[in-house]
Amino acid sequence: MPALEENAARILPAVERAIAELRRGAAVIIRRPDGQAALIQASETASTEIHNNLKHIAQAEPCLLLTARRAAAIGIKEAKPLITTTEVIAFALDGMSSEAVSYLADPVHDPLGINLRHDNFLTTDVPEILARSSVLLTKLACLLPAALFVSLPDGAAEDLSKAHNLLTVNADDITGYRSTAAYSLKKVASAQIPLDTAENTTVVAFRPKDGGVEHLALVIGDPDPKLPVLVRLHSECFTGDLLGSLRCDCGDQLRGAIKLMNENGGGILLYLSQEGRGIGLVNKLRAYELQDRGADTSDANELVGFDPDERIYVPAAEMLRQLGFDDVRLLTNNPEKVSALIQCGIDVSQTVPHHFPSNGHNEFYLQTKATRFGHTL
Ligand SMILES: Nc1nc2c(ncn2[C@@H]2O[C@H](COP(=O)(O)OP(=O)(O)OP(=O)(O)O)[C@@H](O)[C@H]2O)c(=O)[nH]1
Ligand SMILES: [Zn+2]
Repeated sequence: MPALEENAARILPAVERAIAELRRGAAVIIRRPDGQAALIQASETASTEIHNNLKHIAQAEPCLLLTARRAAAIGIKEAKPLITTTEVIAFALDGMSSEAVSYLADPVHDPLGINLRHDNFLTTDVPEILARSSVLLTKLACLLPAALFVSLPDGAAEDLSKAHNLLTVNADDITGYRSTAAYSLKKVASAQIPLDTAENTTVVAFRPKDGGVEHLALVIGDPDPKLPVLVRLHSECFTGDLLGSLRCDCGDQLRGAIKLMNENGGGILLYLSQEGRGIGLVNKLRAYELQDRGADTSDANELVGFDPDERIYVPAAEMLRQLGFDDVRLLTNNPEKVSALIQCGIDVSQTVPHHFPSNGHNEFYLQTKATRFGHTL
């Protein structure tokens, strides 16, 4: 079996099982090849009972891992973090109630009432890679990016796993999950779907062989692979694409791209499973709540604890290659998409702007994309 397939066969199921465990509120063991290990739980699904259970299993008080963005959002950026990474900060819980702990991670509640002292910062070591991969796993699970975390003594992981039937996952597998999933995408189904604005459309579904999220390619007309093809990378937006939400411009951009491709010799629209710029629908709804309180779309992501944009375009490049297209005219206002595709080895011979007039609700959102994300106007 080639190395990539062998890796994918190990990494994808292992990480997906861990994602499912976190989503159902279970604890998971994360380990490194050098034997370092920790017991973690997603803070979003942790109740008092679960928190106590974690303490009982590990025989130690867990700490809370937050992204540095979330820590800054709750006003603790001036304190010196123990972990010297810009991404994840660990806090001792100091006997805090689990309700208070969950408020620290949850942007919709006001954490200001919680007395967070500077000595809440940990004074013992938290292995950095374990901490980072713990938070990454909560992100992959589309939960709030925060975890309860307790380091395990050398050699304890295996016994604990057996005694409490806990899943163990490698930290490096979590780190490699997204690119492994992208490189192992395969065409799994294809069907003609006549659309009202493009009758000659084929929808091709891609999925990693060993599990993982599906992405779609809409092949509109019969584009010639020998010529630069008109391509749109469209990230999923349930609210805009399906419900016709006026908060964003996604619905217009989706339907507009299909129509344009149909009228201009065909094209390929990749419908990418990265809802909410990669934070998931539930977290996007949380970000909307913060936007209703005054934050812009970039700051709102950070208040939830994410980067303003968490998307990757490796799956898009892989799908284009498999469809036989490596030279594109990219329909976008977003320079990040252009550079990301080029980095993945796709030629972008032209950038075609894709603007729609504001609809009376999305003016500030469109402005923010220009001022904060560098979108062309
Ligand atoms: N987190 C978050 N995501 C949003 C918000 N509004 C829209 N989105 C998501 O943003 C993504 C839409 O981005 P795209 O239209 O693909 O790309 P873009 O970055 O706007 O660039 P263009 O190619 O110029 O359209 C979708 O995944 C939407 O769900 C928001 O306020 N918060
Ligand atoms: Zn949208």
